[in-house]
Amino acid sequence: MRKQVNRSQHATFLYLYHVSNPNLNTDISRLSSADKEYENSIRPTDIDDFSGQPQLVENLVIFIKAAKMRSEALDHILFHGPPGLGKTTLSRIVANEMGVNIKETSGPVIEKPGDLAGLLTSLGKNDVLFIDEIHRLSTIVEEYLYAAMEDFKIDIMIDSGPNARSIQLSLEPFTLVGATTRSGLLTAPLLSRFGIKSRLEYYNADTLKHIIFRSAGILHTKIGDDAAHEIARRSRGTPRIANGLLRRVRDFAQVLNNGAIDIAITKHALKALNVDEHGLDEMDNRILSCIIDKFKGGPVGITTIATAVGEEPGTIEEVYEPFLIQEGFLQRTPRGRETTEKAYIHLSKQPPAKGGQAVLF
Ligand SMILES: Nc1ncnc2c1ncn2[C@@H]1O[C@H](COP(=O)(O)OP(=O)(O)OP(=O)(O)O)[C@@H](O)[C@H]1O
Ligand SMILES: [Mg+2]
Repeated sequence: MRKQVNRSQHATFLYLYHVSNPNLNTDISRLSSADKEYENSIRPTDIDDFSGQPQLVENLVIFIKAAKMRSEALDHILFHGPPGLGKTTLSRIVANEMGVNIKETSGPVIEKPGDLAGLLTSLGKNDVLFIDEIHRLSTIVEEYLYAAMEDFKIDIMIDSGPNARSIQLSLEPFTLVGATTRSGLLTAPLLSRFGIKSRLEYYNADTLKHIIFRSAGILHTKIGDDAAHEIARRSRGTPRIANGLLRRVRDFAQVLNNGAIDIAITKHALKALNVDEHGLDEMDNRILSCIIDKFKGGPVGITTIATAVGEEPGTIEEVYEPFLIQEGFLQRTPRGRETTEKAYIHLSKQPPAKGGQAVLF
């Protein structure tokens, strides 16, 4: 940014710089309550406002229309995919488009079958029960859910001691919407009870740009086309990160540029926030550096990588790896994971020559 800044602007800049977390991308996926409030304020509520995921949306529209025409509950749905891609958003949109109420809970919160029974019996006809992090349901609660999903019936225990007996209770037809970043952890019986299973994919830069423009409109902020593109391409294919970066760049623009988000202030802010050129987050870069530095670029098994970076193998496989593969930094081979030349260049490291010798630039 070539613009001159005065002393007080500089002080505010330093403040913004220090309160901003250097690992912004990683932190955006762990939300504070202020972040949640911000997310909710810009979260689309109608299917028409939801950008991207064309095939998934097209199918959902059909299923919703069909269920409404028959006045039936929509089939149970599982949304799975990496964090921040729109699973919660879509769950609420489904209830909204169906014109029914939604009750929201999450896997670890439902401790015992009684908690689940309480939720299920409070649902009205065709309502949605949204269970976030559904892979974290306890086995006993999960098994209890089967009959509810299949026959809209549950067994409840009444009385205790020698008089204890179980009675069967009929439920109103409902739709269970489950969301998970770790579909690999779901058991086969639970998976088979979802009639609709949809995987959310990373967004391309054009779609993210569209989302950024929409969010900027809600925030009454002006943003240039090239600025929106710059944020979009550095957002790891993720709307949550795009919206989070927009919010931080807006702070810089407000203090240093009279509120206008142009390309210069955007580049300046992203640099100050340590946002990676390709939008990779701290863990992405750690995985790549680890494979290059400790395993000569691979091939190396997922469990070995996971131990080396201190993360679960399943999380690496389902949350981090898909983006790195999609963007061409990593490849899967029958013998394990290998970094590509693009990864070496990105990390300013020397790629090995085809014969095993280092290439001289
Ligand atoms: N397709 C989209 N169009 C517009 N905004 C979106 C879209 N998808 C997600 N967002 C925005 O991104 C933010 C994160 O979305 P959401 O909370 O639905 O993600 P998630 O998949 O549920 O994440 P997590 O796995 O962490 O629960 C929300 O503020 C939402 O407004
Ligand atoms: Mg969510």
